[in-house]
Amino acid sequence: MVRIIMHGCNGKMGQVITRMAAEDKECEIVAGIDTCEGRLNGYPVFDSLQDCDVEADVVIDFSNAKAVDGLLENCKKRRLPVVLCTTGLSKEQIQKVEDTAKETAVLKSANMSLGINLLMRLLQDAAKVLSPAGYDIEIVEKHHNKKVDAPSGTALALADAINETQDMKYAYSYDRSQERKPREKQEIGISAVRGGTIVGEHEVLFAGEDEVIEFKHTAYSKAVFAKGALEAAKFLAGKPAGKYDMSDVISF
Ligand SMILES: NC(=O)C1=CN([C@@H]2O[C@H](COP(=O)(O)OP(=O)(O)OC[C@H]3O[C@@H](n4cnc5c(N)ncnc54)[C@H](O)[C@@H]3O)[C@@H](O)[C@H]2O)C=CC1
Ligand SMILES: O=C(O)C1=N[C@H](C(=O)O)C[C@H](O)C1
Repeated sequence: MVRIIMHGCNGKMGQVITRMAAEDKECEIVAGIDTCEGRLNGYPVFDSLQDCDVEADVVIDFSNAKAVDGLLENCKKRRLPVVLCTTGLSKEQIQKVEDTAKETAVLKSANMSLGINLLMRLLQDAAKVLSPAGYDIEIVEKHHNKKVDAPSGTALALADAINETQDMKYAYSYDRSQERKPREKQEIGISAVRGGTIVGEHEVLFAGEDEVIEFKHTAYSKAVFAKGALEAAKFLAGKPAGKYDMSDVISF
């Protein structure tokens, strides 16, 4: 039985994972961490990981970028593996992830769904053909009106996956409103839409002369992310220090 600490347990993702973990015979949430109260979770909830004295095998994190520094410091100190799903991290925080991974196992992924992780591979294949042929690449992502970071971590990860196949030649363009010139060849445009309860949509366009190839992923419920997070936690428990991602968990 894998013992999990749910960091951000009272948030939207924390609550979906709490429900799904209760039905899962291979894992158990033994404690939660959240700064806001008001949920009946069936496990003890602490204000911070530092205050939590419950023994566990792994932490799942869906919280807030501001909470990630303290989380990483504590996981490093306790050699506690962590599945890091929070998006909107700064460059400094991404460096902190690298440092933490020298001391404990860290699996960082902006999107825990099978579909997006498969899409990353498909995009790399497409980019190898379409980028040298001069196709313009644009990404459009849509999310609910409560999301605080833009563009989404997934949109950036999709752009990075493409860019890795092209020696990182693309710069990312988030806003053309101040420009009066045609788009650059070596850029990936990334646009963010926010509204209502959209769970998560990512569309990638390769636009060429007289043809457009479109790839699209739509998440219809947060359960696709929760399922991936629980699989990742089971995978990461007991693993040696190092940096992991969803490609280590999913076998295509
Ligand atoms: N990697 C993935 O597949 C996915 C990532 N996300 C990301 O996960 C994060 C959380 O998403 P939601 O659950 O929708 O947000 P949410 O706002 O509903 O939940 C976040 C929770 O974290 C808590 N929190 C804030 N500061 C904290 C602290 N210092 N310590 C502990 N808990 C703290 C909040 O009180 C809240 O309950 C976001 O960054 C989002 O982009 C969301 C869905 C999928
Ligand atoms: O905030 C969300 O909801 C989501 N965030 C992640 C991201 O920023 O990519 C993943 C998913 O799309 C939902």
